[in-house]
Amino acid sequence: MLPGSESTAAAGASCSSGVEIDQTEALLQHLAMKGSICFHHIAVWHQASWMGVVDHHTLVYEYFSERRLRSLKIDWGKDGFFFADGSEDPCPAGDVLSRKMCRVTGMEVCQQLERVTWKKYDLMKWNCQQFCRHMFEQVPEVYTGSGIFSRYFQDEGDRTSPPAPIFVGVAPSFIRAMCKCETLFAYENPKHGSIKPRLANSPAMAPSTSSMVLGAAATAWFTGLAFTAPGQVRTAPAQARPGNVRGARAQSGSTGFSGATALGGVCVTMALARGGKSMRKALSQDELKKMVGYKAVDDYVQSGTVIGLGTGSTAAFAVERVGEKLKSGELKDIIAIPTSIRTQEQAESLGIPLATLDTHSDLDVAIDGADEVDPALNLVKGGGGALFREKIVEMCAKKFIVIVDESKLCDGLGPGFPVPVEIVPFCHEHTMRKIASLPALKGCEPVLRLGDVANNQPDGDEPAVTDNGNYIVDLKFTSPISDPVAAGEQLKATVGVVDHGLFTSMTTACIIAGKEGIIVKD
Ligand SMILES: O=C[C@H](O)[C@H](O)[C@H](O)COP(=O)(O)O
Repeated sequence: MLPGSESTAAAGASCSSGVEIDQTEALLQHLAMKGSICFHHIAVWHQASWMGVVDHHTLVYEYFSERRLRSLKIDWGKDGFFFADGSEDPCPAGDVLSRKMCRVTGMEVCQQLERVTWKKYDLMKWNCQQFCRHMFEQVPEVYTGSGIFSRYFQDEGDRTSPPAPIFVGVAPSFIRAMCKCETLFAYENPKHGSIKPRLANSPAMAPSTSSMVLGAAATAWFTGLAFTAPGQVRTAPAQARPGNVRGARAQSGSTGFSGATALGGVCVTMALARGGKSMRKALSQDELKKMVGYKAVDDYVQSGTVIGLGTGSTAAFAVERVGEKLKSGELKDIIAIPTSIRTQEQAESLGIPLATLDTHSDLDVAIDGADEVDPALNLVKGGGGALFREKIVEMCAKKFIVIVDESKLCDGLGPGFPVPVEIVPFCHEHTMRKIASLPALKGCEPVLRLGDVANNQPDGDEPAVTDNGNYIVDLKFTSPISDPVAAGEQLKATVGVVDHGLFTSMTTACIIAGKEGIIVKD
C-alpha cells in the first residue's frame, strides 16, 4: 500500500503540526499512478492549530471511486508534504474555506505540484495557505451539471457522465446553487462514506436524498449562495461556510482583520458565523509582533553580517528568528550586538554569538521595535527602558529596521506614549525641572519611572533603574510634539540627560503588521 493511503496516513495530521517524513516523492508517485482519475471538486479546508487563531490550511481533491466519495488531501508545512487518500473525513477538526467544481486529472495535479515542489517552506511567503491558494487557483472552475444524483453514477475515470435526468427542466441557476452546497450534504450521505458535513447553522442534516435536496435548495436560498456564471470562482458567504475568508472579507466591514491575504498570506481565522452570531477572531498582538519580527530577519539579515538586536516584546521575536535560523544552518557567521541585558540573555540562550560595540562598531543592520511611529518614521522608544543602548547600537547600523504592529502608528509623537528620557540619578529632580522648561517640550509633564524599568507603569515605590544604573523620566504630552528634532536636540543638550527616546531620522524601513496586511514603509 502506498504511503499516505488511508491506512497509513494519520487522520487529521498536518505538516504544520509536525509531520516527520516529507512525502513529496510518494505523493507525486501516488498522483502519477492515479493519473487518469478525475477530481470533481477542489477545496481548501482550514482548522485551528494554535489557540484557535492561526489556522492550518489543507488542500483537498474529491473524486469518486467504487461509488464512494473519496478525497486526496495534501498538507504543506515546514516539514514538507504530507498526504492522505481515503474516504474518511479529510479534516475532522476543520471547515471548508473555499470549494469549487472542476475536472482535473491526477496527472494534471501531479504536473501542477511538480512545478512547486522545489519551493521551500516560508512562513511569510510560501506557507500552507499560500500553497493551497496557488493550487486552488491552478484549477479552473468547471460547472458540469453533475450534481449529487449524477455523482451516484459517476466513478473514477468516468469524465463524461451526463447530468442526472432529475435535473432536466430545472433552472440552471438553481442547479448551480444546489451543486454549490450539495457536496457538503453528500459527505453526510451514507452511500458516500462516513464524512460528516460542517455547514454553519446546519449541524444536523437529514441524510435522506429528498431532505438533502430540499436542504440544499433552502440553504442556497437563505444564505444567498452565489448564482454566478460558470468559470467564476464562487465563494459562499461566511454564513454558508464558516471561516470563509473571502466571504468574511465581503461582509467584514472595518472590524478586525479582514482577510488572510491581507496579512501577507499568513493564515488567519477571519470570521466564524454560527447561529447567526459572528465570532470574529483577529490575530493577537503577539502574533502580529511575531510576523514582523520574523519578516525583518528573513528580509534583512544575511550570513556573515553584524547585527543589532533590539529590546522589547517585538524585538524578542526577531531574536528568536535569528536563533532559529542559526540553529537550522540557514544563517551562518552572525555576530550580534544586544541592546539590553534582557536581549543579551535571550540571545545567549539561543546560542547567538555576541559582541559589543567596542569590538564591532560597524553594524550591517539593527532590528528593533518602537512605542510610537509618526508618518515620517520618527520614533518614540524606551518604553522598556533600553533607549540608551538601543540608540547607541542603532546609530552604528547601516540599516535600522523598525518592527511594529499598527497600534504603534500615530499622527504626531507625544500624546500616545510618554517620551522616556534616561537621566543620571544625581540631582534628578533638578534635571526633571530643567527638562520641563525646555521650549521644544513646552507643556510636558515629567514623571519619574518607578518600579520595573521595563514598563512605564507606577508598579513600585523606588525609582526604576536602567541597565546603565540611571533613572528614567517619562514625559507626558497632551498634544503632539511640534518639532521632534528640536525636542531631541534640547534634551541632549541638558546636563544630566544621558539620552532620550526620540529616534528621529534614523529609520531605514518600518515593517508594520495590521488589518491591511504587512506593509513596509521606508
Ligand atoms: O526600551 C524598549 C524599546 O524601546 C522597545 O523597542 C519599545 O519599548 C517597544 O517595545 P515592544 O515591542 O515591547 O512594544
